[in-house]
Amino acid sequence: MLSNLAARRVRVLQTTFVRAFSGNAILKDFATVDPVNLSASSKLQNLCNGEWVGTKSWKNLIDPLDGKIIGKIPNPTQKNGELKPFIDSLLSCPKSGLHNPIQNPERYLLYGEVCKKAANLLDDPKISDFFCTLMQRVVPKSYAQCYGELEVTKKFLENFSGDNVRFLARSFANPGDHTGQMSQGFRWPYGPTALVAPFNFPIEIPVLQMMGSLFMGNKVLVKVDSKVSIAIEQFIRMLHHCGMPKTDLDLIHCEPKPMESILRRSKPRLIQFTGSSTVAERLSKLFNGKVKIEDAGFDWKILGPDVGDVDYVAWQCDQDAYAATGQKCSAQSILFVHTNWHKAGLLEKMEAQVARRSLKDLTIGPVMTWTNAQIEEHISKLLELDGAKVLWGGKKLTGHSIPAVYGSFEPTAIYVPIKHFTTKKKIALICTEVFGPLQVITDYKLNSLQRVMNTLDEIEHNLTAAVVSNDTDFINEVLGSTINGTTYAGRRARTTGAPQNHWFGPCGDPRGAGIGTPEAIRHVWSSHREIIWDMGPVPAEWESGTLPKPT
Ligand SMILES: NC(=O)c1ccc[n+]([C@@H]2O[C@H](COP(=O)([O-])OP(=O)(O)OC[C@H]3O[C@@H](n4cnc5c(N)ncnc54)[C@H](O)[C@@H]3O)[C@@H](O)[C@H]2O)c1
Repeated sequence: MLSNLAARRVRVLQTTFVRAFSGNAILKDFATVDPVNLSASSKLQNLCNGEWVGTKSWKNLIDPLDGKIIGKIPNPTQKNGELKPFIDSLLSCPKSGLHNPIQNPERYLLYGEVCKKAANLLDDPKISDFFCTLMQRVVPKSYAQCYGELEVTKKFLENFSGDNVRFLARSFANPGDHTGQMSQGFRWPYGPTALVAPFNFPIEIPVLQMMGSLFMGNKVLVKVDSKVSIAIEQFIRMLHHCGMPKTDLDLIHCEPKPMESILRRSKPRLIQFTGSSTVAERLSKLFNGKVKIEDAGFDWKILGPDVGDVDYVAWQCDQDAYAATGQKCSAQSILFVHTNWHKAGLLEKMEAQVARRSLKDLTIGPVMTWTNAQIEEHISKLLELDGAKVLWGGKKLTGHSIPAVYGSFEPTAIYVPIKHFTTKKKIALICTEVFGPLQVITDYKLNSLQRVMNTLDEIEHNLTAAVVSNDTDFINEVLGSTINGTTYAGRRARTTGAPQNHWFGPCGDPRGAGIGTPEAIRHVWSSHREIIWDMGPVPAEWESGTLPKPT
């Protein structure tokens, strides 16, 4: 029973936390919650214009493993006058930002220092343990997944230590038309900005995006899904400890509606949204396109005709489809298998990998935004297609206390014959993102590759993709006709992986955002400004007093 499992997990965490908390003075300086002993008395706070504040009413923070209350989340409302301070705070930021290449450039260096100190703190195993444990309490994924998320965040902070924040705002110059003239291109801040982030990466997504905003000179209002925003609150407290000015960033724990209301009234000059496509489209319309989007992914992997490293490929397929219970925007949603892989037993090897997943170590866990009924309904629709079948999984998890508002489902694969990848209607059904442990598998021969390519062209959301092949002709054929923003190619190709060292984001949408790299930060959080220096002298002819004719 998971109640036993949960108890065992808490015991393990307790040992960890006692070790971390008692031995670490820095943690005592900024942390306001104990990840192991979270309870109804663990109160979160909002940060508005430098002040940590509560609200009149509160919402419960629920343990996704057993439904118990593990915290109280602020619930700011317009009725109680709790939204206006956030609106005023954003409005107080000039559109020229808190710093830019001409004004307050010292702040680029300040952020380099903050990053250095924060990265050093995360190097302390007790502090990283604190954050991993906290994340795991609210998004129950394996410790390795939480650790990986924090490592990416740490490396990102290392990357922007020292002068690298300054280098983000590097400008260029072109010679002008005459002496004294020169044009210089700058990366300029937007001023007041907002960031809306989902539940699945409670630290990595908000930290990489909000720091990007701050680096470029913006003020930012941060809202993370309140199911998990306890983690970013503690991280922001750590950043204050590292010298981040308290008024640069506001944090609001709230429901979507009050956030939308704040955005409508404060009109930030840029919103960066990461989450579902439905909400992305809504915000995009409401704010006239001033939204940079990281939205849903129906991420595909295609195994080419050249078979090899079968164990590795099977392992990677399993990781891509089911790590973090399939709740990565980059999760493998569909796998196109060249029939050559059948002889090598690829599917059997994948099934054997799945059998190693367990609630005990959270290599499978709660599905936070899909219920079992919704998953079952989608599976039934797929199974209505002639020849479709369950390859593995397909059932609810048993023996646990995960509340029914969340899904709890076995890692599942549904086989759908390639003959169905024909009409738009069928492709729309087969290519629907299920944000949970479910993938579609199909197989093809080279003579049906065009059907595969047509399907890929139909997919609306072009986030990640993988072409598993070392055959350059095959790779070029697939890459040349597709557009996914983050695409891996080669025998070791994967769909998941959003590290700090490469671009991660969709392609083919002018509103598309990226995360983490210098290019992503510049692209999302700054805009181009060109200053044309024209200092004279005026030409000698002007001294004769004859004005040229107007034109
Ligand atoms: N492309 C990426 O980098 C990326 C990363 C993670 C998740 N995702 C996508 O996110 C989705 C899963 O997350 P979800 O279903 O919880 O997303 P969601 O869109 O429901 O919520 C995301 C965030 O938006 C907030 N929100 C919702 N409506 C809002 C509104 N009207 N105004 C202001 N804020 C609002 C939520 O409270 C939450 O903080 C999946 O589709 C996944 O693919 C994409």
